[in-house]
Amino acid sequence: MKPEVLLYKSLPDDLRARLDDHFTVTAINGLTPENIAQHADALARAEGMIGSSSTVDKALLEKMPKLRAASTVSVGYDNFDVEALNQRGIVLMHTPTVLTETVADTMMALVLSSARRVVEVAERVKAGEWQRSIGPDWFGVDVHHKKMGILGMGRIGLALAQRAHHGFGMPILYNARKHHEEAESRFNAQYCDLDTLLRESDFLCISLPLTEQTHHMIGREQLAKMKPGAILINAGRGPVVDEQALIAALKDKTLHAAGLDVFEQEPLPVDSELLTLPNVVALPHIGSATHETRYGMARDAVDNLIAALAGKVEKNCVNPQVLR
Ligand SMILES: NC(=O)C1=CN([C@@H]2O[C@H](COP(=O)(O)OP(=O)(O)OC[C@H]3O[C@@H](n4cnc5c(N)ncnc54)[C@H](OP(=O)(O)O)[C@@H]3O)[C@@H](O)[C@H]2O)C=CC1
Ligand SMILES: O=CC(=O)O
Repeated sequence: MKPEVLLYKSLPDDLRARLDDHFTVTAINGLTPENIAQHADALARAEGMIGSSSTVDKALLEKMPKLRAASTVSVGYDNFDVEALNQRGIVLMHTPTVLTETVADTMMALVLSSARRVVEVAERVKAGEWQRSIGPDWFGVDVHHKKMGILGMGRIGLALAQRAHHGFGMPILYNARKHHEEAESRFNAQYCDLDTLLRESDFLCISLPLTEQTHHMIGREQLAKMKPGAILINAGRGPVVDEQALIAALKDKTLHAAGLDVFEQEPLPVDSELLTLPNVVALPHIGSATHETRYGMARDAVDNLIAALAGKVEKNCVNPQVLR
């Protein structure tokens, strides 16, 4: 008998067929309070689950007594209660690496569009405001050769450093929990403490995961320490930055601009004050959202679940200690 699996995200047809070859699949439209109740039997039978974004907490796990493996179509896993998974010996799989370069491209797009005001001036052209040669009120600020500060020098931070160093001649500063020899040798990146990073960076680029330690790591006090004229880019997770403090810093021009792919609440509420600020570029969490990369993530997530339920995990495991 094939193991039962709960699928709560749509997959490309070929990947869905691959999943069906290995498992008896119950597909549901996201994990919401309504369909959790509606599909209680499928949850109770599931040995595996695959999807993204939804919260997987203790309460949900209690409804899934047979669960052995969870596979998320993302690298971030802050929506999972990993401790609860560990206690039950449930393997958590994710999709690092396949999306790294695409997310770094998105971060560079945010750097360029917020510095050069790409979205704002393009909208002015569409509104018919380009009536004569433009003046300084349309100008942006340079990106090349400015100092890039990277907060979180992991896979994505490293790929961003490569673009900034080789493509734009930017000196790189960074902060992480440990030194990263590869960033230092390949991109001449300089490790520094958070205060130095804040004080010296022209662009503060955040590629941190959301954890208890990183929640609101950038708040009012940290924003006040930033270099005058600096631009903040966040593509890690929204709650790493205190959004109310960010709005205040953008309004009083402590910060020159912000480029944001992630928010404290997603989707960003339409009445968010961020959307009223001309110096904000707001994207709908598109870090990895290209056809190629989203396909690769879904493929890896399917393969991860197949490996996990077969007891053949070799990579992409968040909590390998439960395998021992
Ligand atoms: N916007 C989007 O669409 C996407 C967003 N993301 C987000 O980006 C995050 C990073 O991804 P990725 O680069 O692959 O992950 P990695 O695990 O490779 O890198 C994370 C980095 O954050 C650092 N870090 C973690 N905690 C702290 C802390 N308390 N203080 C300082 N540094 C810390 C790590 O430090 P150290 O190296 O010292 O351990 C590491 O350098 C994901 O977790 C996800 O939240 C990812 C993909 C797409
Ligand atoms: O935010 C996206 C991810 O893969 O994590």
